[in-house]
Amino acid sequence: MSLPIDYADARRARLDVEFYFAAAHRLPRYDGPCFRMHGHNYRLFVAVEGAVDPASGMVADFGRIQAVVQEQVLARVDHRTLNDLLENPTAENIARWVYELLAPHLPGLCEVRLYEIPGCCVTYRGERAG
Ligand SMILES: Nc1nc2c(c(=O)[nH]1)N=C([C@H](O)[C@H](O)COP(=O)(O)OP(=O)(O)OP(=O)(O)O)CN2
Ligand SMILES: [Zn+2]
Repeated sequence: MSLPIDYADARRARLDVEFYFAAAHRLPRYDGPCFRMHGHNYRLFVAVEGAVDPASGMVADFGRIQAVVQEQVLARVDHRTLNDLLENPTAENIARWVYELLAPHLPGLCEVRLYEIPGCCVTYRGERAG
């Protein structure tokens, strides 16, 4: 027997959409090998949160999120040199830059998570320090 759910009693949910891009960078203020030009296969998660619309059953269309990230971010970074876009392209600074590019186009954007190497990621939520 199926459990009756009143979908008009809307709930919040969070969508996480995964992307990959390859890019080169160097860290101009780093005392170590990352000072030199090198590359990464970056793994990017974009999170959107909001109310589940009772009519569509969705917070947002996954396809719309994919299209916006492709247009606003991947088209700018994939197989590019990140130093042409950012003066100091650390994972932290790239994540913030991605968030700010997406925010005007993705209502409910709440988090950007960027893996630079397997096992090491930065999570950015637009919060101020201090
Ligand atoms: N907090 C941060 N730490 C580091 C960042 C960063 O953006 N934020 N970036 C780097 C470098 O970009 C570096 O390329 C990271 O790689 P590394 O630690 O050297 O790991 P690799 O897998 O590339 O190294 P191997 O030498 O192949 O093991 C460093 N830290
Ligand atoms: Zn690096």
